[in-house]
Amino acid sequence: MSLELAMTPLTEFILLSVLGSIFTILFSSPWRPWLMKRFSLHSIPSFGLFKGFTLSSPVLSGSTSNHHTTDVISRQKFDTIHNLSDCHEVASSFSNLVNQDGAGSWPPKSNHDESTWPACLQAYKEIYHEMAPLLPAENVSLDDDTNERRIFEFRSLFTQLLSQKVNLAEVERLLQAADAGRWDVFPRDVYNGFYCCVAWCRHAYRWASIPVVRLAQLEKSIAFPDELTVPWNSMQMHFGLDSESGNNMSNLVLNFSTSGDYTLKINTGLSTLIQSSEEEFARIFHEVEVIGVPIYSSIVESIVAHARGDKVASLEHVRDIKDQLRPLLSSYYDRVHDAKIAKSVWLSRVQGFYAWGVGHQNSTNGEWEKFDGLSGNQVLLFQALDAFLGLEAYLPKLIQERNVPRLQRRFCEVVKKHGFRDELGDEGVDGKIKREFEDIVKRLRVFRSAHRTRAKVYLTQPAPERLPMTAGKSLLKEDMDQSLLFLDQFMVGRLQQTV
Ligand code: HEM
Repeated sequence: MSLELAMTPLTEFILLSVLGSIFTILFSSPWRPWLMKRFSLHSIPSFGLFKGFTLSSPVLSGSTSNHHTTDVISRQKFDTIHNLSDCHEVASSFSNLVNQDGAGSWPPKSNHDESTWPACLQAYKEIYHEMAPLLPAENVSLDDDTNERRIFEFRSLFTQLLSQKVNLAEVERLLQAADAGRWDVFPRDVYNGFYCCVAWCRHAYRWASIPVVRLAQLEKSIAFPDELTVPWNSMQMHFGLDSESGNNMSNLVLNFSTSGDYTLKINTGLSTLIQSSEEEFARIFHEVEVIGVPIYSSIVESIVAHARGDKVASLEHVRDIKDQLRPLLSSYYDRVHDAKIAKSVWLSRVQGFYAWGVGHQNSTNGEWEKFDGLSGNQVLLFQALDAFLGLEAYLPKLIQERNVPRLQRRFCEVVKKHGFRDELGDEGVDGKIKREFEDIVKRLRVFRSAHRTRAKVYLTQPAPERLPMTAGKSLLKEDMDQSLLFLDQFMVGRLQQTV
């Protein structure tokens, strides 16, 4: 019989009391800092004793619905960083990111409960509910005329609903209030939820049919209804971005409610296999940011400790980053395989929605600007780690400015500026820190080579309805073999730079 079953209420009460006393004594002893650190990194075996209590351990797999468990650890980390804000710009930069874009939390709080939204924004959510079931096609057609009709009908209905239901003047007033810092009338968590909702609407309008079809891929530009352009431009300006397309933040990270639920969907009404593949994929991007909090915090703390000349503390923090990298990368390793994200559905049913591939003529220089969609290369965690290791950014500046929010870019710049890896000697504590850095590099290299192999498997699945395309690099070469060679250059190149 398991320990959990054998536990009577009385023994449970006694054990909890004894454990509670031990914890209280230990936590009020000089061991407190050590304990806080240990228990924030490893889950405590509960034997069913802590049902209903909050443990401060990161979510390692499964759903982030038990994300409340991370709140305690995150709160402690945010407080630590916030307290360091006055003494180091790397701390103030992370604090700003959390307080502003994150609405006081990380991953950012995203309020998807439209009943709490200002009335004029609720119309967008209503439209989402009407349009979402019409987006996926159970049986995709290879016939251009059929697809053209389908796309036309979807966009016409979308446009009609937007003009009937949205009071754009009111929406604009609200956005202006936010620009003026009136977060009391437009709370930041609602702003984030709304940003995600508009991003979903734009991607749905752009493709009008999932699976994405050849005809839509060949479009060069699209005239979006004002109701989807005006708020988008305003919010993009707020986040310091200038792409027509959504990004990793708007479409993936913010697509999880404050209770960890995956919210706006691509494949409403289709099979469980399709829907769960879609959700598992999206969940990685949210979870990486959940588990990333202790890593960001250790990056900041190690830099601050180094600046103070406290090498031993710096070593501890760099070691923590290495240790935390394993559960974080598990979020990827445990999901990016056929059992969780079905190869047979990902390319056609999931990836296409996140692509973009249309643009406009730049009014200043007259050149044609085409925007790409989402890619894992926009994930903050990898950019921050690269910066900490002293590697050049993977994404060129122009692409960052399109897809990586300003405060995230700023954090990475400051991490790079104060990174100290190249100042380390070979001996003593310096040598130990150096070896921890090397271990971080090794783990990243393993991730990058695994990613190269796994990405290829997913990208080579048959999708006769479309041309070769990735979400992050838009239309590729004529055939898949050439396209893969092209993509492989990025992946191999990054692997070689990861030293
Ligand atoms: C099956 C799903 C995926 C496929 C097919 C895929 C494919 C690719 C491709 C082709 C590239 C290189 C081109 C580019 O920069 O866009 C890339 C880059 C990248 N991807 Fe993915 N990706 C997938 C999922 C993910 C996930 C879940 C993550 C992490 C959360 C991720 C993280 C990255 C990163 C960080 C880069 C930049 C290069 C690097 O740092 O090594 N990808 N991906």
